[in-house]
Amino acid sequence: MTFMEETIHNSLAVWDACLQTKFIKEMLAGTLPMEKFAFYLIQDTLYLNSYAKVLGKAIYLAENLNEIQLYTLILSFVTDTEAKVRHDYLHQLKMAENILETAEETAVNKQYTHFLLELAKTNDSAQILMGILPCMLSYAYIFHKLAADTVSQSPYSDFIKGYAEENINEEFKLWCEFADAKCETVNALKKKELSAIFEKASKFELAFWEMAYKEDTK
Ligand SMILES: Cc1ncc(CO)c(N)n1
Repeated sequence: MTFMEETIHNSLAVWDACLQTKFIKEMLAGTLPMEKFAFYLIQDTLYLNSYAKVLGKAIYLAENLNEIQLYTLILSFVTDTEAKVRHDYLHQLKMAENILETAEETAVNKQYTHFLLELAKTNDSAQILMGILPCMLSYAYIFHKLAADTVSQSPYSDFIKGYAEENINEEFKLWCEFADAKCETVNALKKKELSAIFEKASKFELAFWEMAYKEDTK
């Protein structure tokens, strides 16, 4: 197994647990209460703010334009697609325009963003990459599975389909190859450390779905 195959293998149980959360199950069935979805959209927009900044540090540390282009692809997806989708939903739900300015991160959200922002203080691009990847790879994994089962009359079907692009498998592969190239040459101890960062971020993903359902601010 390559480094990334092994790393993903170690987090797969956590990603599968995300699929079993009430939030995701009810989102798929279309029965998720709209207030919970709005709560998620607000928290996630706050999260994406920090995530984008961490991508900024990854770009700063990039070794060449090819790497910069890869990170820019995620960054523009975050700012132009994800943030816009969230903003449009909140507008449709008639949430006040200033809700995002006044909302605060929940404790779980803060722990996750703090973890990422602290990682971004290092100058170790492999560590930062391992913190960044579970966000996008777990969403690709989860939403690809959901898209196959979503019912078109669900109010969440467009949201789900937005994450399940046709070329998702190729992008997934591309990122794994990139991460393998970056991490394959380091020693076993360092690999363990990098894998642990990936697993920790995956666990934060699970905690985020659970927090969103409970609307848990603590
Ligand atoms: C918490 C979280 N993880 C991953 C993604 C995917 O970008 C997201 N929007 N939010």
